Amino acid sequence: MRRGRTFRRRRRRAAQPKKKDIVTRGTLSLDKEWTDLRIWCKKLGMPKSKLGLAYFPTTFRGMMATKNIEAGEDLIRVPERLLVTASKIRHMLLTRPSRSVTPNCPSRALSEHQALAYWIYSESCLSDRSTWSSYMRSLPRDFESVPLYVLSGERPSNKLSCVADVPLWVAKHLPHSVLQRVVEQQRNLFSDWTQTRAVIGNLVGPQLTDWRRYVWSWLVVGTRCIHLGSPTSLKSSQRSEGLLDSSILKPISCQDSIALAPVLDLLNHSHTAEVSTGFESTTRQFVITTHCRYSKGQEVFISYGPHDNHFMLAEYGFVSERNPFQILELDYEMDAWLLAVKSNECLSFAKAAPTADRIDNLVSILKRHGLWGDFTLSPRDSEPSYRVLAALYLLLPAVQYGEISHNSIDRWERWRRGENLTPTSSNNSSNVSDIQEPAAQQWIQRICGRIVQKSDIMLADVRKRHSMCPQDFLYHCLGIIWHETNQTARFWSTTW
Ligand SMILES: C[S@@+](CC[C@H](N)C(=O)[O-])C[C@H]1O[C@@H](n2cnc3c(N)ncnc32)[C@H](O)[C@@H]1O
Repeated sequence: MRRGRTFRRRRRRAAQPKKKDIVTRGTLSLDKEWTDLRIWCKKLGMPKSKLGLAYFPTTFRGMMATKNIEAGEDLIRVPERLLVTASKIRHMLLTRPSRSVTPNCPSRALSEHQALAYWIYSESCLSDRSTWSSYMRSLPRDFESVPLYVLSGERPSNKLSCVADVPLWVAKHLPHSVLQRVVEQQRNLFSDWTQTRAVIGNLVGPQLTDWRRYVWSWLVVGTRCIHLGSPTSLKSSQRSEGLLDSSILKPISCQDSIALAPVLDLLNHSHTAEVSTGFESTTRQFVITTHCRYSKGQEVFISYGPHDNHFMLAEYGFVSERNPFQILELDYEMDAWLLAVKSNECLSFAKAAPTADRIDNLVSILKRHGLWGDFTLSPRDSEPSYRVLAALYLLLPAVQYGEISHNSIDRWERWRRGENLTPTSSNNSSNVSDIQEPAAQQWIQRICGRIVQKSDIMLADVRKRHSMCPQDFLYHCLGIIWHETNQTARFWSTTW
């Protein structure tokens, strides 16, 4: 049934998170590690702020306002000398003596992520002898809620390790898009390990020998780095939706695009946070200014960017409840459907199955127009995304009638160009959307019905596991993800 505009507007509004939902209060930390870090940062020129380390019921360790903070105030200022960048590390490595007379891999061959991960690795090997030990002690001890950390195995490998009970269970209960991302992360992790070993092997100093320590170091960089952008002054910088992945910081060297920033990296994410960021060339400090007001005792947030929960879980090991960027991804379902169509498993739906070549031709048309993949349904929209419609309007006629007529491709091209055909025209000039909308609706409802069934099973499994290990944050996150998937799929299996 198609609902009216008022219904759709109300539903969209109801899905928007309310700012007061995000307010949390916590307990200020009296940890010696935090006191040491503050004293060390102050010695290196970090100005006093109104932030204190604290523990919160839902976001755990984060930063609390120790006094009221007004909109427009600076949250934190990090001096240049406290920002760790690849160019600083490469410079430091250049001063290290080489083991061989003719080093074949210069340190500048290291990517930024590789250089920073190696720096974290070697500083952690030095333990208390590190001049950065106050910072090193502020880093998380593990990343138990980051799927890659659980699945990366005990030995170097470019494949995930799913043999033990917990990794096997986690791999089976991750949504496809998260698992795919983790597979790619593992490949990058292994290639960074291999390349860094080749470069560092030539130099005197700590060598990469401990895979688990490297996985940890690599994730420190992945979860805590800020992205640097083109030089901006604070005055001209724009409000930033995202900190950890938006263009915000004047590069220390123009080759740098990311940096580690002590204390700043203790700020948690909220999608309601509004900040401006930039490098003040006069003071040589990186500054974050808030545009929200915080009262004393409240958790202070920044935004890591407009990400959905699948991305958040894979990259950062947490999810946001009531995430406004939440979507239902159908890429896996689209692939599985086409595979079934190509192997004649969909004959009940099709009058005559199209050949695999014909389907591949249509997929290549979509690819040519940049419309292949990223097929999403949003719980806030009243229509499927344009990419879902584009794929279905092109593919469904071929699957229904077993062949590709020039008319249907022509109609699709005209729809894609936004040409509206009059309903009174002859059959050949009807809009593809008028003809294909019922079939597209049927397809979406059928696929979403299957996702509902699958997510019901996943949710029951995850809840059972979480009840046995209530401290395990990964199970909590998986519960939220499968619940959201279930709700969105349930909605689309009956609406539109
Ligand atoms: C840059 S650090 C922020 C400080 C971090 N909480 C700490 O204790 O070091 C990013 C990490 O913080 C955690 N985090 C950030 N925002 C969060 C949130 N809203 N809820 C739960 N965990 C969050 C995630 O583990 C993420 O990988």
